[in-house]
Amino acid sequence: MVLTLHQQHNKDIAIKAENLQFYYGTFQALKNIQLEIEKNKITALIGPSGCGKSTFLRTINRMNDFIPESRTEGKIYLHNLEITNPNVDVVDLRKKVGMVFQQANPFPVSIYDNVAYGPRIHGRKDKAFLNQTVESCLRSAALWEEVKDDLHAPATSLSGGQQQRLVIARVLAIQPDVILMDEPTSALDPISTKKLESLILKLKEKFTIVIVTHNMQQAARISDQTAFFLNGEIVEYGTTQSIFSNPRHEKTKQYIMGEFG
Ligand SMILES: Nc1ncnc2c1ncn2[C@@H]1O[C@H](COP(=O)(O)OP(=O)(O)OP(=O)(O)O)[C@@H](O)[C@H]1O
Repeated sequence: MVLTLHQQHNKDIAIKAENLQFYYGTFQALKNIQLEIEKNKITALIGPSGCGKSTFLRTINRMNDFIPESRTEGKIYLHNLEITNPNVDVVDLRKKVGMVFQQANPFPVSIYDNVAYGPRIHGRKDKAFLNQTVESCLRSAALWEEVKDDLHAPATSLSGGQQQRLVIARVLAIQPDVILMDEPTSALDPISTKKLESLILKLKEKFTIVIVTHNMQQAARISDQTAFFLNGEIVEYGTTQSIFSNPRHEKTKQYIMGEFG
């Protein structure tokens, strides 16, 4: 039985997947996903390579729409909005659901222009507003102190860990509700990873975070809920504490013990 947070009516649910299926052509990558993700929590998606974690993440901001011959069935809700509905404005959706990838992908412009990019394309041009947004987002991304004297330096001159925090600042500037993170620390050294983890923990005060990770210690350290994916299905979902200390399924236990993956 899949444990969802369904029964806990007192919880504030940010994202809800209902009988979600996803196909790449004839290949079914997601099978009957039922999941409720709580607001202002960190939810970790774990599971072996190819089990559908990234595919699921990309259904939340409709990034899979770009994949030819792919098909989604079932529903996902962001709060009360059914985002799988074809009439949903995806540009608007992607303002509410920001995404951070494995490889930091700053634009090849300055630090300042990276963060100001989102507000500018949404029509904000006034300098005072942009200055204030750039500073507050860089502060929230724990990067301000390191870059405040050189905001016009190219973003690509930053270290990998700084670039990842810059990308987070860029996401924050569009004022999302949800931040999706696909293995955001897998290209980082241990010190940068630690900094990013502290940042993610702080961000949950304001945002709902869904993170794909292959690092079991990381999932255990930072997440509140964990979903274990296998072959396109969720085998087990619950509090991170229960998944790691008392998994109910043999497969979950074997996976977190490193017996396959
Ligand atoms: N664009 C695509 N076209 C066809 N099949 C795809 C495509 N992207 C992913 N798949 C397949 O869908 C399945 C799920 O892939 P997905 O990337 O979601 O897994 P994952 O759990 O995130 O893996 P990893 O941990 O290696 O990133 C895999 O079998 C993969 O080969």
